[in-house]
Amino acid sequence: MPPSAPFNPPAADLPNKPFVPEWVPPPVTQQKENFAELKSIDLSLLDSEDPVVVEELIQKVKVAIRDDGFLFLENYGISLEQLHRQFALAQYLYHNISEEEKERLLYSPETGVWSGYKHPYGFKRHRGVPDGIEQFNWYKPDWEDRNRTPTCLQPFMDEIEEFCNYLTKSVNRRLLTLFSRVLELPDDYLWDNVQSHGSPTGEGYFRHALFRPVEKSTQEASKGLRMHGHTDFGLTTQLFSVPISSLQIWGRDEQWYYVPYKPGALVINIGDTLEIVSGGHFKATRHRVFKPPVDQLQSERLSLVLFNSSVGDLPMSPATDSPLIQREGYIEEQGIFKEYRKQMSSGRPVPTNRQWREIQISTATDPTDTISNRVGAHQVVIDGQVMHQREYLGMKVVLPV
Ligand SMILES: O=C(O)CCC(=O)C(=O)O
Ligand SMILES: [Fe+2]
Repeated sequence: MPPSAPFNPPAADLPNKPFVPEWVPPPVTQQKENFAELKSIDLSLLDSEDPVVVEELIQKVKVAIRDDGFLFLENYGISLEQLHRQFALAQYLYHNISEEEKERLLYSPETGVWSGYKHPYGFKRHRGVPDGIEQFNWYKPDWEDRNRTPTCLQPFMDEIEEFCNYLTKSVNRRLLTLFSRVLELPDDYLWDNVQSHGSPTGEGYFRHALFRPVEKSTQEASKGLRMHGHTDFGLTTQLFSVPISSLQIWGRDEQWYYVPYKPGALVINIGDTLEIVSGGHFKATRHRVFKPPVDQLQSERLSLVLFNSSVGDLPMSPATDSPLIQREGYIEEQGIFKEYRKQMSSGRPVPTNRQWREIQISTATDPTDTISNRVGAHQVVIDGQVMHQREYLGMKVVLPV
């Protein structure tokens, strides 16, 4: 395989582009917290001429997705400086978007997509309890029609679009090559058959998120949660490691761990679709967003995320051609794959990838929702532990709070 070309973005200093102040990473926490020890994958090794190096890489990926369902990716082709420019653009958005545009571009999650602007008052179109989270999400129609993106970002959409193209068409494609090889399938199996195409983010979406500090009343109502424990519903999620510690993952020892800051690294989440495609060999990453350590409580947290979605019309199903699955069978000890199997054996229809993502977006609840977040409503006690339990299209999703 030829070495992959590094990211080569459009120029930032064109005459039509206003000055964008630099993004300065805030200081990391000095608190002693539980941090996850995650395996880091050097993606450039995939281009190695030495088959032994490549084989070791595949084995490392195999272990990481089995043990943590989560990995750091380094040397994937985007420099720290190029990445900081993208954070600067996100920062610029939240400093310059007007109130009129927040209203005009307001999202409608009840339609099953997050497209547009999310106000900092919960995950519904109408304003609820303040949650301090603002987002802007680009889906296919938002890439195609500049009127659907904030005016202040329009001069920079060439850079943002190329960044997303690189993340999906280069980084995610190489990542899916690694995953295809773990499944012992042809290199482009997941890219050709499962990944959606047709815009910089396919049927998925790119997000600029800003988490602002919250009032005491919000923190009390949500018990410090900023986003519920969840798994992403798609194929893979590409997040960037950020200095404000808030993202947590659920360890095999059933405890939450903060994801440490590794400058420039990409954090990869495995989504529900990929758990099902892999017959349960890959575990969807259980994660949440929690309040940061005390010395970062008053800091703003920017997060850039690209959600890769699978082809919407396909029913969720395992890649039965995989020699790994044929040899070792399914792994259904827990999680969405187990639910999928139950759904199949009961004869009920399994959701398509699109139905699966849209039902979760349209019915999302807030961590501040003290009516839903109670045992007897959306919570259950299992083996003495409070879990969040929802049912979507007949499939039960049980996750740590
Ligand atoms: O901002 C983050 O670090 C994670 C956000 C997240 O998990 C999500 O939006 O699905
Ligand atoms: Fe997530």
